[in-house]
Amino acid sequence: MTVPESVAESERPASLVVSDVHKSYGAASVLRGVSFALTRGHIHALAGGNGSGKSTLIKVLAGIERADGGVLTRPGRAETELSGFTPDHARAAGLRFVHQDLGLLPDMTVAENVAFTRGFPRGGGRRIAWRRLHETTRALLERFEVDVDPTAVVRTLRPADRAMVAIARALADDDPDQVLVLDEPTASLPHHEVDILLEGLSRRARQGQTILYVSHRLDEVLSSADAVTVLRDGAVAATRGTENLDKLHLAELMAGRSLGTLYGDRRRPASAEEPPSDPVPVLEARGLSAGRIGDVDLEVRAGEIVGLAGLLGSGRSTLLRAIFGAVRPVSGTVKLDGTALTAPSIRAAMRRGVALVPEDRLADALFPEASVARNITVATLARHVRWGRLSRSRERATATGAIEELRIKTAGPDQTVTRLSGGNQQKAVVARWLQRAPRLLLLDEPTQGVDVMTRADLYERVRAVAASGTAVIVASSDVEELAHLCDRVVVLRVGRVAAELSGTEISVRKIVKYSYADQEAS
Ligand SMILES: Nc1ncnc2c1ncn2[C@@H]1O[C@H](COP(=O)(O)OP(=O)(O)OP(=O)(O)O)[C@@H](O)[C@H]1O
Repeated sequence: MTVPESVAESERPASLVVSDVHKSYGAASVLRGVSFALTRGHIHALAGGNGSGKSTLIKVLAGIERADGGVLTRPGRAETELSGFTPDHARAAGLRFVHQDLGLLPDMTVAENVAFTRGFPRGGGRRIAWRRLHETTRALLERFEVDVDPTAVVRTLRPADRAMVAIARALADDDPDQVLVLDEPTASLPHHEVDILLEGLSRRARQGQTILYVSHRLDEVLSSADAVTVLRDGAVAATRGTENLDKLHLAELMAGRSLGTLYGDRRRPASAEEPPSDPVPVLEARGLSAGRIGDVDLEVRAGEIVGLAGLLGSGRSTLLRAIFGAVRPVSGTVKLDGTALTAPSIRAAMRRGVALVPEDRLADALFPEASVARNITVATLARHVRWGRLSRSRERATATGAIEELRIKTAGPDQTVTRLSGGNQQKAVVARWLQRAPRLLLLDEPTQGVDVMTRADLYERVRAVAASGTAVIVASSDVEELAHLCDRVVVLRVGRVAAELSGTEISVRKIVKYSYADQEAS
């Protein structure tokens, strides 16, 4: 086996070599001669901007998408042409995949989840041998140092443990030389859970496990991976060891240009010191209780960007949904521009100029059959009507502007939106509401899955919308994002306001501290 010199990042033996992968969809060339090598016992990250080809490459390696060309080589095994690669070939090559959704059945026990892929042990009369199943599952979990009871229901586990159960299950068979492929395993994990999972992965790697790991989180790539391959426009832009790489440099490799800073200009300079002077807040919530939130007071004025911070389960999304009328409050009032919403409902909120970009945008907000342009303009169609008819050229012009502003990677405004990569679909939905500049804009995790280079563009647009008089609330698990974007940050803990920081008080350290502990206790 020959390892191309440019792709070998270590003196250690290669565990897997991928050479010259090509893939096109019609005229669009999505993978253009991608080659890289994984080193045994190393964590190797795959990074790249939205639409750079990461998911397509992973799908090719899983045998789900057929490549047009390319070869996969593993020591001691037959070389395989990727153009004929199937899921069975991937399995025979020792590749084991854990996707972002983990593929676990949440209402089943850990042992049952393991048995669903490995088979249920049978005793006399073909009855399931539960005790044996629990014993083998316990042994498997111990081997992976996962401190979880086999009879625990998956839904009750902490997120990092759920991910480790999925990983243990993926690696449960006896193939001694597996390569674990993880597709954004930390995307939906809160901060502290990410650390636990990454520590688990590092432990596995020290024991000799080879890991390929796709991530948008550059901090994680730098802290846990040994090497990173950066894809740009379907080609390898660089493969580097991580020891001498910093976040900005990595982002610049992804962007292929100098970025200067990762977050754009910090908050609007004057706003931190001078709160907007409008006497009546756009939003005034008093004593709001709904679902997991209790007795929340929140005011947001025109032009303000207020962040909602807090751990998973702290009530951030519930609060946004309660303001939007999607969750009925059990008590409290919501006033918009000084007038109470008497019968809260989504319709009533929308009529008063409230817009919500939900967390699960792709399920809740995308029009999958429609074009990129229509997905961007659907909330502002009236603006594109001329002489009583929808002007397609106007619609296309608006969409083209948004595509350029947010660097949405698409063949053009007429492309079907589902042909875009996940991150670019998200940008299209966010662009829709930024076009509209509503009275009150509620953004739930606006940059999840969006690459680090486009974030600065998105922040700039949010700032511009706020500057035009919109009140903005941003719920985010990315505390750096909140610290850079917001005029004020409200930290929720177990459904209640634990702290409120404004202007120069806002810092990553404080947001994290108050997310965990009482303001008084600190
Ligand atoms: N079925 C398809 N038809 C046409 N183009 C497609 C299709 N599927 C993907 N593409 C294109 O392939 C390119 C790579 O997409 P891919 O999903 O691999 O990117 P990615 O790096 O995973 O992006 P993200 O970070 O946004 O998830 C994109 O430009 C996308 O538009």
